[in-house]
Amino acid sequence: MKAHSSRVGVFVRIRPTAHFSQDLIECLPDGQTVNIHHRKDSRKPQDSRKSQLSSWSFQLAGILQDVSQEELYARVCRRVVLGALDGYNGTLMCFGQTGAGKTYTMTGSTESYKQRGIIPRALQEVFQEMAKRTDYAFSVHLSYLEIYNEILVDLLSSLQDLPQLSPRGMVVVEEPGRGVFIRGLSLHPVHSEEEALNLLFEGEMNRIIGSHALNRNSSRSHCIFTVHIESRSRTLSVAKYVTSKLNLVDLAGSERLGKTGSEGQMFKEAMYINKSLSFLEQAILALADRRRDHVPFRQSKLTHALKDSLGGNCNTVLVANIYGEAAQIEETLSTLRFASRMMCVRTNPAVNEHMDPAAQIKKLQKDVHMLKEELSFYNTLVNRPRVMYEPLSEAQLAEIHSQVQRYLKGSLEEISIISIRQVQAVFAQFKLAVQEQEQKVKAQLCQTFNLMEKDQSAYTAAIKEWDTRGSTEDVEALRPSSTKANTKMSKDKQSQSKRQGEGSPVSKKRLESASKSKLNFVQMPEREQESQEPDTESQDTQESQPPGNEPFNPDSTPSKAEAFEDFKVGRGSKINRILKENKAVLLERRSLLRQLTEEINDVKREIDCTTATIQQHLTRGGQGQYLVMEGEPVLQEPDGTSLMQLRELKALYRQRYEVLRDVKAEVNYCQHLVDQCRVRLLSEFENWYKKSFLVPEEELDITIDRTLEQGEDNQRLLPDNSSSESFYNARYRTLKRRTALSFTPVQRNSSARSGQRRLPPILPVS
Ligand SMILES: Nc1ncnc2c1ncn2[C@@H]1O[C@H](COP(=O)(O)OP(=O)(O)OP(=O)(O)O)[C@@H](O)[C@H]1O
Repeated sequence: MKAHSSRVGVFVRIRPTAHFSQDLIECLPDGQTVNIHHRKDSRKPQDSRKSQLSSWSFQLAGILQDVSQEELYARVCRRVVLGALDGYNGTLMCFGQTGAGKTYTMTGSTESYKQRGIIPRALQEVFQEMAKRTDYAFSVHLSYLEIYNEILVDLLSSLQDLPQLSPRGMVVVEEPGRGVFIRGLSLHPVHSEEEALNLLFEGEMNRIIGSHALNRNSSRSHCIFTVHIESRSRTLSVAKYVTSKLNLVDLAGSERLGKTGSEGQMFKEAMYINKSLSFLEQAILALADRRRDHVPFRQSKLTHALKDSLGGNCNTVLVANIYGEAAQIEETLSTLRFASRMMCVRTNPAVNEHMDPAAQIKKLQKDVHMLKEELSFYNTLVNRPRVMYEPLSEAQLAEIHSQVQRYLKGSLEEISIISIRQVQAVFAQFKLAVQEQEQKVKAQLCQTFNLMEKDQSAYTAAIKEWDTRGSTEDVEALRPSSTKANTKMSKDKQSQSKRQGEGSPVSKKRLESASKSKLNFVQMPEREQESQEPDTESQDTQESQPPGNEPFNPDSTPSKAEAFEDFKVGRGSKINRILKENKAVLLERRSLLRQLTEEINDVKREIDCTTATIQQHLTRGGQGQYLVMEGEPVLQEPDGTSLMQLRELKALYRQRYEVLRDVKAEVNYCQHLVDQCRVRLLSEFENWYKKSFLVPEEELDITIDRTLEQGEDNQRLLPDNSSSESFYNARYRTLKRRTALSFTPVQRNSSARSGQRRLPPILPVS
């Protein structure tokens, strides 16, 4: 319940006297202010210089002068007592000088009903009010604690049948949810005002007897009479209930040691009282100061026992009892100072609400039962009698399992759903089935690929491919070409021709897919064009190649040359075919280039010849002269025929030269494509070989060189050193750059590597 902030209610009660000092104690008509006028050294009136009059004004909740016990209860206590019945903790406390009327106020006369004090009136009120509140069941327990010289005394222990605890056996403790309480202090259930009063008086009696027996003054102790109330609603079937504690505290007298002149036992008592009241005051000061986090409650038994009764969630009221006589003015002043400090303490009263777990369970069970009945009624109305709401039995779960299995196999068309529980169980069965299937496939894959823990990537790739295919039956088809290649290669040693014709199953697949795909004649296919980026290329390669890996075994590993041959007809057939096609085009272009070059050179020779003839004719200067050329007399025409011929020849030369230049550019480009295809073929072969046979690096270098030596057309594509990887990288980068430069002529000595005929040099035109 929401707490609301309030102040501690502080009232001053002036003990009736025939010698009330009106000069010193001035009660203002507002009923809340009392002014004290005090001559500091009033005991020495002869010293007029020292006897200065000082005044203090105290603003309190109420000044109670000449008020009856009844009025005091009504004005001060009723609200707190009724609050306790609503679940608020309450504390009513009397503080003041010895004999100022604390016990009179708190307990009153035990002989006169009219003079009875707060406690009997509170008990009466509690039981009367309980009788009125018929909707609630109350239970009331009482305890009566005395604190004497820091010793806890149970004033009602005599009523217990249990073995009496020693005073030192009681201890102030705090527990979460229960707050502060005295462990060992007896709690007595009471069902009527009378029973309660019996206990009060019993306690009073014990207090007096105890003080006699122990030779101590009964007024030299603090007493805390506590009414414990618990209230539960009779009408509302809720598990909530409220509890409260009503503490009625009669504090020991608060006079100064020096004033009483006490000695011995009395001195000791006074010392304890002063100490505990001083700690009480410190606690009050700390409570009043909102900036302070720590309140020193544990300094004394009194403050510790009153920890949750002074501030906190409690309705707290203090009655400060004072004398009205001038002789007690200093003690009165001291009491009022304490009272005004107490006025500063703020509290946040809140109902102590609890949940009864047993009642809560009962309530929930009842709710469930009712809801089931409601559902059953509803199902009857909508003609659904088979619905069940209980947890599924073993037999029912087995039936669901069977249904799901039949559904997955296809022998059951649908699973009829009749309850949420059943839906959950069906889903659980599906989940189980998927997990089982996964395990099965995993085991199958492990068996197929001989996977080891360290080779997670191969497994992931296998799973990926399996997912793509979506069927466990395809697992066999996923067998790596390496595995099959191994098998096949061993077979190939017996049947070479068969290998050439058929290839491995995977190779066949690849060939089929390659034949289906659109091939560009001279240009690299789109993928190859893009494959200038090595990553794209390798990704593509990985996607299309089988994922299986086998641990490297030199004995079972085919030679690089064998593997390369197999690769060209299988896995690398596509790129190999493109390479071949590009090479054919290159040869054709080279041939054309050669032809053109020869043509041009012929034209050049003709030009030279014609030029020479014209020059001779011009030198002799005659007309119709004959020149002997190649043994034949040739008439030299003096007209412009030779000049015309020369002009035509030169034009032809230029025209053929233009064509030749274009063809040469084409040859260069074709050469570039052929190189690219070669690098690609070898690069893919290396990847495939590495993945298929897990060849160690050093082994790979040797095998690569060997393979390349035995490569296609016995061409030496790579230099004879072992740094093939570096070479491939450099070559690849160069190709990229060359592609970017497009038709730019490249100076290369291709004949040294390709074995092609050297192109004839083109003769310059003068
Ligand atoms: N308001 C009052 N009306 C009538 N009598 C009173 C009143 N206040 C106190 N008395 C009387 O004064 C006497 C001392 O009062 P009381 O014992 O209550 O003082 P006290 O403060 O409890 O002292 P102590 O600290 O010694 O217990 C008692 O005889 C009591 O009847």
